[in-house]
Amino acid sequence: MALSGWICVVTGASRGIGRGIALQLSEAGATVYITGRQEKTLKQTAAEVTERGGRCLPVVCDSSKEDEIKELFERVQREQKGRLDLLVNNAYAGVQAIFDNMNKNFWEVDPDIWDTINNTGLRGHYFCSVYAARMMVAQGKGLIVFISSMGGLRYLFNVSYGVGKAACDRMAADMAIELKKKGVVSVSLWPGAVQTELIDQYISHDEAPPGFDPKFKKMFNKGETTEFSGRCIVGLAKDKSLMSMTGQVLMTGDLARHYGLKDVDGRSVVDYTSLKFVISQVPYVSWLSVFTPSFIRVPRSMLSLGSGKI
Ligand SMILES: NC(=O)c1ccc[n+]([C@@H]2O[C@H](COP(=O)([O-])OP(=O)(O)OC[C@H]3O[C@@H](n4cnc5c(N)ncnc54)[C@H](O)[C@@H]3O)[C@@H](O)[C@H]2O)c1
Repeated sequence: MALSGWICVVTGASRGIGRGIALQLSEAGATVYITGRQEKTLKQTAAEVTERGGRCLPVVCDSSKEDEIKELFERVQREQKGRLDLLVNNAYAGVQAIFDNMNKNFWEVDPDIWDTINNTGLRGHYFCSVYAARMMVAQGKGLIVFISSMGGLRYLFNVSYGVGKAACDRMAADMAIELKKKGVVSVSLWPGAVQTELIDQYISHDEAPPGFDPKFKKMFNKGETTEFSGRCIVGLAKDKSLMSMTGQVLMTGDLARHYGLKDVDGRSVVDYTSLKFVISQVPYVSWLSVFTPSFIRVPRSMLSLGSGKI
């Protein structure tokens, strides 16, 4: 019960990674406010938490509506007497649109895909962070986690997706500069490929749906469970040297190694920075990965260079 007494907010927790995070935080003893647009599905997550002996408060809150976000944090302020230890910015409305428009150029897609992807998954995170930071700064401590992805580093799926993820990483970094002096930590977390309910619908097809690259299918088949990011966040929350990580992008694979974590089904998660993995992705030389030891990793500085931004 490492997080006993902790008050947390996880946005977008009726399914997917948000649901998994809520399950892990509550299993660690935290009281978790979970948000989403539909009461019915939120209550399903809450029932699962209760079944496992945890405490979870479902709140209908659409992350694209600023008045609903404000009300959420007013409620936490009122009910918890100003205490808030952790915010996980996870809500995301873009997965379906991403898969429906796979392999299309940005000019071939209705431009409002930008809003579908980034109103909830970027703008909403900013609004939540403002209200959460007000409570955390007042208490002189707290942790804000942005669920982002390696699509923030270089092109993946589409333009709106990548720009949104790069902006999440930058938001965590820039907020960290202002929050550090107030004792509050802000980080970006990159899960690996995760077998969510939505993605399962795609990879369970015998034949990949139109535009769905079979290499993604392979990657998701070996993916993390929806609860693994939650395990990593519990590890972070307990870490006495957490402040030294503020502003950084953290990968679940790195945290698994650092905290000695396995996934909830007992598997080791894929380490996307291991040379073995990198070589396995390169056409014609992928066979060499069999002979590459898994402990050799690509240095972080090389990952930044790989972004091709400068
Ligand atoms: N699935 C993966 O493999 C993977 C890998 C790396 C990063 N991520 C990131 O993790 C995050 C969550 O992705 P996911 O795969 O779990 O997505 P998902 O679609 O399965 O779940 C998204 C959650 O957000 C909620 N939501 C959607 N619109 C909302 C709104 N307007 N207000 C409040 N809640 C809303 C949904 O109800 C759901 O609970 C995203 O930022 C995604 O990019 C996913």
